[in-house]
Amino acid sequence: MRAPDTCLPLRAEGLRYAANGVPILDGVSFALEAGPPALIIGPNGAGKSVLLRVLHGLLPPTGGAVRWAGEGRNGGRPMPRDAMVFQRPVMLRRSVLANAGYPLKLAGLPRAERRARARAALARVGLDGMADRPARRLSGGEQQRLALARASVLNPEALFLDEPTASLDPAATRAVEDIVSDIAAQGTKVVMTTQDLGQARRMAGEVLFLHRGRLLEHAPAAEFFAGPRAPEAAAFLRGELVW
Ligand SMILES: Nc1ncnc2c1ncn2[C@@H]1O[C@H](COP(=O)(O)OP(=O)(O)OP(=O)(O)O)[C@@H](O)[C@H]1O
Repeated sequence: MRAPDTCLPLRAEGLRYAANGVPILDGVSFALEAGPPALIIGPNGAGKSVLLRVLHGLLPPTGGAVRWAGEGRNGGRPMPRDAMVFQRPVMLRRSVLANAGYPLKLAGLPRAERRARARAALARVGLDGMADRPARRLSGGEQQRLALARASVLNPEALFLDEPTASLDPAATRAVEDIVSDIAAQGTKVVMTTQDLGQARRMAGEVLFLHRGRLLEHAPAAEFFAGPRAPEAAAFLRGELVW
């Protein structure tokens, strides 16, 4: 269960991002409440990755704002707030266990507690038997599971996932989907991009459809897939919209 001082809803207020004068996000506004995963879909180049990076704070918006509920309370934000996992996970040149426990080290937790929590996180993603292996030797699917263990080890309020299964085979993809669903069921708000519409149907509680840097639709998943309102979204679902 979440503490009552949750950081959600997360609000995007008129977000703009431009690179060299070219608009990539063009006035994106929404609010994300606690609940099942939010899937961000749309054609290549729509701005999905840039949106996640702006939400996570990796890119400063050139206009608008990202607002978390309760910001400023008690002189700061509740911790931990959010974490992000990328399409290609970045592994530290250390053991699997050390990678899983790294955020706990940064947070200053004592060593014994770090080990126990990191081991529990590895067990949740089925990597407890590989704790002592060098992380960089793991397969792509195993590395992505480790990245999810590391990103969720501090039980963040929100977890941003940028096409986390893009380079994985079907079995590894399903394993990652199960882990992500489990993380969501524990109360973390998952916000995820994908090019895989089957995956979006399997996982989404709500859908955000992005097209040329604009949010054309934000709807409950069942409603969206039954019949999106935006013509561009309907064309995208039919496989007709490439840009
Ligand atoms: N730092 C940057 N500087 C300039 N252009 C950028 C930068 N980052 C992204 N872009 C451009 O912004 C557009 C949106 O990119 P983004 O990666 O967010 O798209 P996407 O929706 O995630 O696409 P895909 O589905 O192909 O991953 C693209 O045209 C990309 O080339």
